[in-house]
Amino acid sequence: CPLCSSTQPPHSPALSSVPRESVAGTSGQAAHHRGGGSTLVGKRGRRIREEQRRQIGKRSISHQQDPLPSRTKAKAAIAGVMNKRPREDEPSSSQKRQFGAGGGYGEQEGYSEERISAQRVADHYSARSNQTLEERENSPIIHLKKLNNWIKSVLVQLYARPGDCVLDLACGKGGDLIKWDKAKVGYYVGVDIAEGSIKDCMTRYNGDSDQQRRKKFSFPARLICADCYETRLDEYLREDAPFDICSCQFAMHYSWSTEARARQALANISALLRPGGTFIGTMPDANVIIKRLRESEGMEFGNSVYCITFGEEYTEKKFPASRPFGIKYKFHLEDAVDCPEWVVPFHLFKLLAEEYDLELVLMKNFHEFVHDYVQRPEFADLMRRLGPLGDGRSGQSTLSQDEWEASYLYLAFVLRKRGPPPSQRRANNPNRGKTFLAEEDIEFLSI
Ligand SMILES: C[S@@+](CC[C@H](N)C(=O)[O-])C[C@H]1O[C@@H](n2cnc3c(N)ncnc32)[C@H](O)[C@@H]1O
Repeated sequence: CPLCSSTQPPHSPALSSVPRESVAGTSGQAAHHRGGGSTLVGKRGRRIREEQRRQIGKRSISHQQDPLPSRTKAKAAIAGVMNKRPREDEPSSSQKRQFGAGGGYGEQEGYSEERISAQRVADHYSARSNQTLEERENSPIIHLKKLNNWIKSVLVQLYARPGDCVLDLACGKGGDLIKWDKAKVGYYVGVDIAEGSIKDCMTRYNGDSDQQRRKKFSFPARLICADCYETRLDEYLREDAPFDICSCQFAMHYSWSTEARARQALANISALLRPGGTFIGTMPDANVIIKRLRESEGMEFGNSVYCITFGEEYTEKKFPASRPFGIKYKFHLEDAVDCPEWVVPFHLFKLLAEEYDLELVLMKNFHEFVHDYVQRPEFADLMRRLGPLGDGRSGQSTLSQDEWEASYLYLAFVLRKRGPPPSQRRANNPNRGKTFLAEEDIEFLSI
């Protein structure tokens, strides 16, 4: 993942210190926006992709079902705003100006603005090639990437159990495969919208990526290229379900462009998790983002490693509770991200999740998360080995103030699927997944 460094942790002897102060304001100059590279952009790109999918047509299915559940509980609590069917095709003209026409997607007729944005996100991530070890170590946000990895590792260690079936939504390049392996999970299904990333994930799983040179993973796997927030994964993965744990790291916010997408995401997760199963994730902290926006003079804020820009439709910096979806901003993180993202008001995420029988267990901003879990000896030791805070030796580089501020933009959450866990674990199906994946094994789901 561009936000995380997924190398094997080097061993480092001592933990220097955990920054404790919360961020009092932004510092430094806003970073320059890099032009995000993209592959297969526009009509020609779409034709090529569609052709590729036709060739693998046997494995493709098409889904257009209504993601809204029949149940309506908790809807009143969400002040009625989530009762309405979402508007699929009504982007504001200023949104179009900022992210559509300028990005070269405005001419894709017949595609909703949300679909175009999702493709733009996919193209952005697909275009990011795997970095070499040296490139990664030279990244201006290397310590932030390592901190992100530590946070994900803690979540996996806290909630995964040996033998678990894992559903990794928006798995990216498979940056968490090693974490799942260390947790001794029994089966892994990774899904991502970005074809380039899922292929890199396959390479990493097979153990042939040059930076990896490690033993093969002990669990069988299956990889799927699909939009997790549009596709009925519950139907497609019916035979693999139920999963014990679902993970969606640094990606849930890409579902929040419309209510329908947010609901489809949660419907998939809920339907695929077993009762008592766990959903772990990380995503931007809307409270921090909106606070920072209001503190800034213009529509942009950031520091030397990140920059967030809101469009002119939000000049008043007001975000009515009646429109909690589709609040788009442009996120630039040096050497990592350059694409549209969506604000996820966490209290609404929690309420919507409850409609899908997913109950909140934990939510912590990354600063609080680090502060709380680094107190535990096993995680302090992991922090030393992963090295985000340096190794305690003087002269060693460590997380910069700007990286620490950028980490304040995120939160970690844990939800649990309601219901008593089954008394017995389901027997492992030896036919599930493969222990070596060829490109033909990657499954493509069209919408
Ligand atoms: C910041 S990366 C995180 C990757 C991975 N979860 C990790 O932590 O290493 C965000 C990922 O979300 C994926 N993504 C974004 N929108 C998606 C969607 N609608 N369906 C599936 N994957 C999506 C991107 O392709 C990208 O791989």
